Amino acid sequence: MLEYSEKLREVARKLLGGISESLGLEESYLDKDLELESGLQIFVGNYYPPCPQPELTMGMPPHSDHGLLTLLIHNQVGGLQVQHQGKWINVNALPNSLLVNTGDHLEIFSNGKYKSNVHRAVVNNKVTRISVVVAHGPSLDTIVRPASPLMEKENSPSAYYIPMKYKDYLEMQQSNQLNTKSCLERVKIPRS
Ligand SMILES: O=C(O)CCC(=O)C(=O)O
Ligand SMILES: [Fe+2]
Repeated sequence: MLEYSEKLREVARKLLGGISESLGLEESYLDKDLELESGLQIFVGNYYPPCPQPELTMGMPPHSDHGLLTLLIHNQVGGLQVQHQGKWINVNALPNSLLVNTGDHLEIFSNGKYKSNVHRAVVNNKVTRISVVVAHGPSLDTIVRPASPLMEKENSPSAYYIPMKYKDYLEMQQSNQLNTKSCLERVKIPRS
């Protein structure tokens, strides 16, 4: 478990280095700014038993994840769906692969360039589905805000998200029902 979490943290930090570069920043900028060395990892195990009437229920309602990147593995039973252009797309993971979801704090940090993706889990009437989900965020006391060099670069000083401590965002999310991007909406500043 410890080894798995350490390896996953390495993968997440590597991917976030590439994302940092894709935003025109130094590879290490995001890592340093959001203190990923002591970043929070949250493990969630989801167990979805077969359901006699799967069309009447939902394994997990539509939501976006908190944090930067969520890495997910499952037992090769379909069920995860991602919202794309208003439609639900089945995610059929290849064996031995990690699924990566972008989280709300990546959207905030990138000032909206990366969007956190909305996803849900549906159930079926035949087999049990299991997923193991590890969310990767900054350290708990980090205040997440749009990266300042991004705004300077674009000559547009508008930040579209209110700065907030990661810990406070987590508390807000945990005290509400999962509902698409309703938490992120609360820290969004409308574009004029
Ligand atoms: O079980 C899944 O595939 C999705 C789970 C999920 O989205 C979550 O735990 O945040
Ligand atoms: Fe999720």
